[in-house]
Amino acid sequence: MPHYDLVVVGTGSGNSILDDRFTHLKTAIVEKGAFGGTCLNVGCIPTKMFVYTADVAATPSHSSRFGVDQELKGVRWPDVRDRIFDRIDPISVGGAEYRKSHADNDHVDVYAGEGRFTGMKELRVSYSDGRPDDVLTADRFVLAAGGRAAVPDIPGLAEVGFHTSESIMRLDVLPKRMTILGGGYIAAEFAHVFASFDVEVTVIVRSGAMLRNEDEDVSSRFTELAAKRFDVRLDSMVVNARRESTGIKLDLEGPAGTETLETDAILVAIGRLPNTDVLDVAATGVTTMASGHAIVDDYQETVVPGIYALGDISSPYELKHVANHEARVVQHNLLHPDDRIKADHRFVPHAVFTSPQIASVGLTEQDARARGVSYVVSKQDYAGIAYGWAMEDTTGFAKLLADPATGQLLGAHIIGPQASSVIQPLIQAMSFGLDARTMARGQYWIHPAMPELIENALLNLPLN
Ligand SMILES: Cc1cc2nc3c(=O)[nH]c(=O)nc-3n(C[C@H](O)[C@H](O)[C@H](O)COP(=O)(O)OP(=O)(O)OC[C@H]3O[C@@H](n4cnc5c(N)ncnc54)[C@H](O)[C@@H]3O)c2cc1C
Ligand SMILES: NC(=O)c1ccc[n+]([C@@H]2O[C@H](COP(=O)([O-])OP(=O)(O)OC[C@H]3O[C@@H](n4cnc5c(N)ncnc54)[C@H](O)[C@@H]3O)[C@@H](O)[C@H]2O)c1
Repeated sequence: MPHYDLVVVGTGSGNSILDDRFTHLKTAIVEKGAFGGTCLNVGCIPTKMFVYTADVAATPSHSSRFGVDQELKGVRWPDVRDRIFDRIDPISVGGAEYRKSHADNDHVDVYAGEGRFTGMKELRVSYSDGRPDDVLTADRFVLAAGGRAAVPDIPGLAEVGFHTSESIMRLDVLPKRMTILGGGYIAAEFAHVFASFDVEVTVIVRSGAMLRNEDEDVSSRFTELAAKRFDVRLDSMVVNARRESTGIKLDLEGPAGTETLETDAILVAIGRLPNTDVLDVAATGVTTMASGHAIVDDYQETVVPGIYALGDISSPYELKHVANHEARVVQHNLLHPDDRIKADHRFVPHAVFTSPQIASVGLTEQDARARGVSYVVSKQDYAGIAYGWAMEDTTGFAKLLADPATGQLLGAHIIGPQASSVIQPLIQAMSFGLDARTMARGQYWIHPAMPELIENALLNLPLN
């Protein structure tokens, strides 16, 4: 039974830990799937490459308001798909090769199999090709095994077949009609992608709004805009699926009672489950929350000394920049056990790369109300700034919440063009404690650039 100083399970953000400061440690890395994890292979990176392509494809649909008449002649799906994966797949293969064969990694053994704990700090690795299992023990473990798509228990769904974000980007042909179950990030991003490629998209949302975790004004604006592009069914659940000669029939229970929809492909996007169960972390004493996420302390250490966890397996945020931040914390704490650092989750931003883009950091207005936090609020429309005129934007806005006593920003929410970039100075201000007035008037804002949206939103805050 090989014994290691360190075993890392998962090659997403976990893989980034092993740099040249770890050569003194006999290390193993265990990966059951494609090297590089979710973000590189089936997550952030390919989806954003599809979203950018979708933005290009959607341009003719709104160019005429600039006096420019364009027509979308067609989308060559195999070329769209292959441009993206011909770029990404070699990165994953190269990453695996580097760990397996490069002299930098002489101290690292790669186990290309599925790990499962069988006892305290004992991990069994099994292989799909029937090779005998390996059993590894180690002084320290890093659990970086991420999560997987949740699948609802709908009668007939498995029989008719469905996609998750793992498979939908590698379709052989574009379907004519696609039904997406869920109204969150993945639904919002893929609905934009496939609708831009001329697929008829239906979105089935269990609650009364899409992206309902966003600030209420952003969620309702997005839901209103989404309903103009997709067939959005709110307060609805699919209760049965079956295949017939003309397509897949889905029985839907919603405000109009029970009705039947027909579709050609289903994308399930109802959230993700952390892989603590598959990894059986309980067998090594690691505890989990009700959501299944591994419980860690401020140092990213689980209740078992020497077992750290990071990213989607332990973080309810389930975002790549959070997984990367936590990987840097774990890396430091493994190297400096007597001088450990804490993870910083104070101001975790996110963006939804749909159309229009959405970005957010800090408290939503409904959060602030529910927590009894005192706040003032301001809004600035894109339509009220010069660059918004240039873009003919009529629906986007920035919304800010601030502490009336100190002027410190409590939350920022943007829906509109380039929201994911426009929000960055607000994240910086919140992270470094810059108050709204100083931020607005203590620097130049390039005229007439998009960040004037932020300058005006800051100035609109009713602060003394
Ligand atoms: C469609 C999609 C789009 C996304 N877009 C964004 C985005 O735009 N921005 C953003 O910030 N985040 C995005 N995310 C979230 C982001 O991808 C994740 O938060 C991030 O990849 C998590 O990294 P991780 O290292 O924790 O896990 P992962 O990257 O999932 O890595 C875990 C690895 O562990 C392996 N593994 C699992 N179980 C075992 C086992 N038992 N044994 C061995 N190996 C195992 C898996 O195969 C995987 O390679 C997206 C996610 C999805 C699904
Ligand atoms: N741009 C990004 O950063 C990005 C993009 C994609 C995914 N992600 C990450 O991946 C995670 C997963 O994305 P997602 O869209 O699957 O999850 P999500 O949590 O964003 O949305 C899930 C949706 O499914 C609904 N739902 C939950 N259970 C359901 C059920 N049983 N039946 C019907 N509907 C149900 C929820 O109400 C919600 O609308 C996200 O939470 C996010 O952290 C991030």
